[in-house]
Amino acid sequence: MSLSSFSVLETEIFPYVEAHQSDFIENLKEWVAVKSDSVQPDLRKEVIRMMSLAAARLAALGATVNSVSLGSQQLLNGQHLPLPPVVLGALGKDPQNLTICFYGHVDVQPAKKEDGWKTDPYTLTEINGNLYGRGATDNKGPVLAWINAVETFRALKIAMPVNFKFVIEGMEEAGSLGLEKLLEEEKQGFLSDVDYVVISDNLWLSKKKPALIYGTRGNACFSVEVEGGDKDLHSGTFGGIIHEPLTDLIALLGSLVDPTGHIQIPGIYDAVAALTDEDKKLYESIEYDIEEHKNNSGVKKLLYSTKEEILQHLWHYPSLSIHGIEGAFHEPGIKTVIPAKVIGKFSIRQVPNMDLSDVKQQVVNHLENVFAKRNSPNKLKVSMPLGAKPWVADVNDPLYKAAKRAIRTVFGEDPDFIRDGSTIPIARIFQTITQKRVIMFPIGAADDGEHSQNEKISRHNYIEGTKVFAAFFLEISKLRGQLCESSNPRINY
Ligand SMILES: C[C@H](N)C(=O)N[C@@H](Cc1c[nH]cn1)C(=O)O
Ligand SMILES: [Zn+2]
Ligand SMILES: [Zn+2]
Repeated sequence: MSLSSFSVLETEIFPYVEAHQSDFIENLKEWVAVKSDSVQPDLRKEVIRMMSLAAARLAALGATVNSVSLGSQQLLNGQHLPLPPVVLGALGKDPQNLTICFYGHVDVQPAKKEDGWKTDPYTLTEINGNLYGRGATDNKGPVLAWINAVETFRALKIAMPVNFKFVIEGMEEAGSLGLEKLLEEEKQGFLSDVDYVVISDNLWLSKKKPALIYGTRGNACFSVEVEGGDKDLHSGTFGGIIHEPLTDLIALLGSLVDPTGHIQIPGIYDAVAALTDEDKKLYESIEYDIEEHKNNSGVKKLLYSTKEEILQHLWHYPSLSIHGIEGAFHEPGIKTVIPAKVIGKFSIRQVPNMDLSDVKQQVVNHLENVFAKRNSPNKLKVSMPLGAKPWVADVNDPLYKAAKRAIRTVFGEDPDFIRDGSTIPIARIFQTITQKRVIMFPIGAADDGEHSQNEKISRHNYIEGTKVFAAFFLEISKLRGQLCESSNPRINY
């Protein structure tokens, strides 16, 4: 960091951020209060309201804002639901500056107090330096940290070191429906002058040590429907004389993974790239505390016992998770019914070289084979409502080096360079459409509990995260002149 950017940070920017902590936390409180759950159809209005708040916040920064309608989505039951608009914002047009496009999402995973939250999930609550609330870390906190950093430059009347573009969506947790098409349409328009894309999502690998993410897995999400008759039945009257749909479904779901976590679908590992010596070295060099990770998960035992095996199975290999069954009785108490139709949901995280259409075929073949052996007269339907490819970036790019310097300035240490087992469907799509570098710059810590009960971001990470983004803007401004066509990314897996 040059002396002048260091001094503006130390003398003006960091003190401003420190002094405005309470305002920044109030902003997060206002956003967390919106139940912008994109998964449950009856909360779609709240997601749409959240998009208006995000648009208003960008407008207050002085950005030109356009809320682009994406039409509607059709649910499996045929119902049509409006999609929330995507908010496109632009701030600054200085031809001397580089233009960074920041992507974030303001939708959240479902949350109910009864799921085991200690506090109301939609009331941001500070306990011992942690800010608890749904979306605090995934992804409202990081989106606001970026906005706070821009606001700091504005408030201090410091010339913006870069031009900003914003792409804020409300359907990430449901697979970023409609966004790819919009980005494709905006390639020659809104996105045409973008130099870099920054995503701040996911978490560090540790509670204390910052990280930069250069790859995520993709995801193939499946629905398996088993349908018997046209109505639910009394299990005393019909139990024992019919093929029950839920019994079929459980057998199908039970055939997917063995107790060691190995996926049982023939061919599923065929395309997975072999582990290189470079990969192995990388895994060895990463600081990773297995006990800490195990404690964060709340489970007693992991499937693997070494750091290398764990990281390989999170980043390098596919995994299969079963998420739920629609139509099955799940409430407390006893209901002696045989459900007529049940739908199982599972997903397979995708790694480089896997092909989504091959995966779909392998899954369909496997489930049809298992089902055929049951001689059931029920109807089986398998579909893949979402397929997202994995993303990998080049850590040697100057963009990663700039982020590393910003982290050193704020946190006083170098980041881990890590991959992440989860999926941001749009990361790879941004890279493919814009042909520009994409970086994932998380500010949440490993114990933030994304998607879990008691999700939080610490006050420290939220505020230092705001500072690190401000430092990053200044670092990016120094990359002017380092961009050339030949350094464009290529994706060939
Ligand atoms: C990483 C991000 N916060 C996230 O949680 N993304 C979801 C996206 C997804 C994938 N399949 C369906 N939705 C995730 O990784 O589960
Ligand atoms: Zn997220
Ligand atoms: Zn998420």
